[in-house]
Amino acid sequence: MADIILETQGLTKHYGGVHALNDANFKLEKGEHVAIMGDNGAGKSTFVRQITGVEQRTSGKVIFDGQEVNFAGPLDAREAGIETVFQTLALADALDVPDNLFLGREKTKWDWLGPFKFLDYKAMRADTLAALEKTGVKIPNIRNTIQNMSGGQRQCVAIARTASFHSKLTIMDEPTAALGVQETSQVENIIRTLKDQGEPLILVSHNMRQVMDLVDRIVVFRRGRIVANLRKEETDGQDIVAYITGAKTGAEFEGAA
Ligand SMILES: Nc1ncnc2c1ncn2[C@@H]1O[C@H](COP(=O)(O)OP(=O)(O)OP(=O)(O)O)[C@@H](O)[C@H]1O
Repeated sequence: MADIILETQGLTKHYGGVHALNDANFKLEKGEHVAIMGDNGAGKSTFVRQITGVEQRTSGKVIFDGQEVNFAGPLDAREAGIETVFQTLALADALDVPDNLFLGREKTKWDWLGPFKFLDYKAMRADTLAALEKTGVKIPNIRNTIQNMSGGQRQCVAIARTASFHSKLTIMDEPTAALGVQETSQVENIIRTLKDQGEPLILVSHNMRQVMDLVDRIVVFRRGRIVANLRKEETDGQDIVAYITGAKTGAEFEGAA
C-alpha cells in the first residue's frame, strides 16, 4: 500500500444551513502533488480550513501521517508539520522578512557570559537570504517591513517561508491569484522544488495551465462534494471543466485516491 500522508474520511462542514463541505474522502500520498479545483463556492477553502484547524469540522476524520488529528488551530497544524499559505496571507505587517520567516520558530543562541538565550538575528538573516536564493525570490531589502512591500512580494515571502522549512505537507490556497507573470513563475518554481524534494503538496487553483503543468492528480469539488479524482495523464482541461461545471457528473464517483 502506498504511504499516505493525509487522509480525510467523511469530512463535513456545515455553517448553519449552508452545507459547505459534505462527506469528503480524500487521500494524498507522500511526495504527491494534488490540485483541488472547483467553481467559486465549491468548498475548496472550507476543506483546507478543516484540515488545518482554522475551523472545527461538523463531522468526519482527518488522519495525518498515520494519526487521527484534531488541530485546535493553525499553529497546532503547523507544529505537526503542515505549512499553509492562505489566500489572506498570514504575515506580520510590522515585522521584516527574517522575522516573518522565523515567526514561531526563532533561532536562539546561548550567551557566553551566562545561562541566557538570545535571538540569533545574524543566523536568521543568513538563513533568510539562503532561503530566498534557493527559491529564486527577489526581495530588494529583507530588513523592510512587510507593510512596505507589494502584494506580489508579500506572497513570495509567505511562500518562501513555506518552502524553506521541511514540512511534512504544504497546502497553498490560490497562491498566485493576485500575482504578476514573473512572481507567478517564481511561485511555480518553488512548487517544482518541493516536488523534487519529495514534499507533498495540495494546491488550490483556478489556473488550468498551472495545474496541468505542476501536479500529478486533480480532485474536483462541486457544491461541497468531491466529484472527480483524475490522474493528470488520464484527463485534460476540457474534461476537468466538465466536472467543474457539472456538465459531467461524478455520480458514479466513489471517493478520492
Ligand atoms: N464562515 C462561513 N459562514 C457561512 N457560509 C460560509 C462560510 N465560509 C464559507 N461559506 C460558504 O460555504 C461555501 C463554500 O465556500 P468556500 O469558500 O469553501 O468555497 P471555495 O471553493 O473556496 O470558493 P472560492 O474559489 O471562491 O475561494 C460557499 O457557499 C460559502 O458561501
